[in-house]
Amino acid sequence: MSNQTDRIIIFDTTLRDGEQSPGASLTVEEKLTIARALARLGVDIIEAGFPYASPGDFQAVQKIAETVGTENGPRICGLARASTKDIKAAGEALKPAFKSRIHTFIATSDIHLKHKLKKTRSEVLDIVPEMVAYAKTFTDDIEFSPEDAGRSDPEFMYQVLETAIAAGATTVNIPDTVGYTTPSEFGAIIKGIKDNVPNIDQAIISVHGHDDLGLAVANFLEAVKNGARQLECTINGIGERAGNAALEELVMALHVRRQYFNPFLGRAVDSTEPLTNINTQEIYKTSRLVSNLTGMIVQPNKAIVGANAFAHESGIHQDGVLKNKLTYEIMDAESIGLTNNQIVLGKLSGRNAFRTRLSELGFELSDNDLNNAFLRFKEVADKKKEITDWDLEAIVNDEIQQAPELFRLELVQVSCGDHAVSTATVTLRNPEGKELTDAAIGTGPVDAVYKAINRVVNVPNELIEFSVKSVTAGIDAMGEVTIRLRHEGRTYSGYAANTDIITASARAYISALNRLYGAIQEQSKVNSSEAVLTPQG
Ligand SMILES: CC(=O)SCCNC(=O)CCNC(=O)[C@H](O)C(C)(C)COP(=O)(O)OP(=O)(O)OC[C@H]1O[C@@H](n2cnc3c(N)ncnc32)[C@H](O)[C@@H]1OP(=O)(O)O
Ligand SMILES: CC(C)C(=O)C(=O)O
Ligand SMILES: [Mg+2]
Repeated sequence: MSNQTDRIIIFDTTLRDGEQSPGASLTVEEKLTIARALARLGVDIIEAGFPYASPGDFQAVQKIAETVGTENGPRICGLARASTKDIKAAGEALKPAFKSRIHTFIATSDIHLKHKLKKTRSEVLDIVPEMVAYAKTFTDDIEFSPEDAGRSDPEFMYQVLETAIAAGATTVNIPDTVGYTTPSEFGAIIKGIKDNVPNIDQAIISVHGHDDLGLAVANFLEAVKNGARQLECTINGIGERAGNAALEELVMALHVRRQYFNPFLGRAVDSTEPLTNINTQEIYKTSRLVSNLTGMIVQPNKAIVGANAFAHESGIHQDGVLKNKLTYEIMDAESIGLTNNQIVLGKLSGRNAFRTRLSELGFELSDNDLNNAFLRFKEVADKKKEITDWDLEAIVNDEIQQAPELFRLELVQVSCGDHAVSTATVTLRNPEGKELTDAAIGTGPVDAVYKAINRVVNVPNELIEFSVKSVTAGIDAMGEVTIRLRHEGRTYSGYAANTDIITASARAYISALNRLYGAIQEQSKVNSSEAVLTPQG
């Protein structure tokens, strides 16, 4: 195999490294929804999880392998340490996939060897071929990563890579695990590998990097210039600590600047061939989906997918854009799937028009979800004159995100004002189907609602983030609420959208509490001990 592919391979790790973002934990169903969106986006490989890490991760990888890893779908990958039990779990979880990959890794930097693995270089050199060969008994497609490559002694890393390739690794991935290198250094590392690993032509060179110094995307682009042909990235750049290289930034840089990058791929400068298999028009909605499901809000000034990425505020810019968009725009908003926020549907629209518009927006809902979303749409349409694509997206994201529904909001009522004590009454249906009502006072209406809900649910938690955002402009705009809770060091997110922000706040809180409550139940099943919490009633 040559390490020159004619396109850059996009390896998406939103569901593995992305999920390592504090608080971004996803249910199996949510992972499946994201995996389907990634397949529509056209990623070549989905790293679906770390099957040995937990039964939930195993199940998610298995489900994605079965339902998304079909003949025409992407390759599905599972991560494993260089250990037989991890590799076996990955091999088993990936079995249903038409095309699978095991990604095994072990650190090569002296810092990691000495302080974390407590192993010598020669021990690592023995483990690598043994584990790659073992992984090969499950699938032909093996990726090997020398973790913390960015701080590893190059000579030792070359030896490790040569050994991995000789044992059957088909991709060697070079991680800048702690986001330490600069673009020219990272480019030189890739060049060094090409020049010094004798059998490197038998493997694809891949890169993986973190954004601790905000350099991950720049590092990857330099790596492409020096021979890297696979990029490991995540939607919205989510991931461990400061996150991973952002898929949308890499893809659009390669797309917009393809004439600059073409020669590095051995093409004519003026070739118009795309550099990746990504359907760029799916970028925006995939970004929104991942943000909503993980609770990781995209900053407004974020490149490509931020709310301001295509907005022009100042007069001179607006004047220029009105005269010719080329003055201040290097890409079309449409190229990432941002429609013109046109009015699409109203309260007299039927199910067929609703389904058709959702499918144009890229949503594939089950009949049940579609029916529920349609009812919500009608409710919103009664209150709001204009239903835009953004409203539809918020309604659908709200609908598909309420699972698992353990507690359900039946009623929320508040009384507040500048001369009143904020008071809230809530009625919830508990997991056993019983209706429970309670009331509380608070510093404001949302605080009162949350206190009343806490009195019913009775799960200790700390609210660490609460954000309200309007979906569109206008007094009748839908409000989106994203919240995060902390319980015993873990974070749980919740999202909801409604024309009434108090209702949205209550639903978002319950959605996060349901995640937290579900996790506690899972844990108590694992410990096979008595339920640790007793909800009221
Ligand atoms: C750079 C990255 O992103 S790596 C991927 C990170 N992802 C995760 O960690 C997923 C979530 N992790 C987990 O659920 C757990 O850590 C597990 C299930 C993987 C392991 O749990 P435990 O067995 O309890 O081990 P623990 O997490 O405490 O420590 C990790 C162990 O793996 C060892 N280890 C770390 N990396 C590797 C590797 N690549 N190959 C082999 N062993 C490794 C460590 O040295 C340590 O071993 P020790 O216990 O003998 O000191
Ligand atoms: C598992 C490896 C590739 C990783 O995530 C890292 O080094 O950052
Ligand atoms: Mg990583």
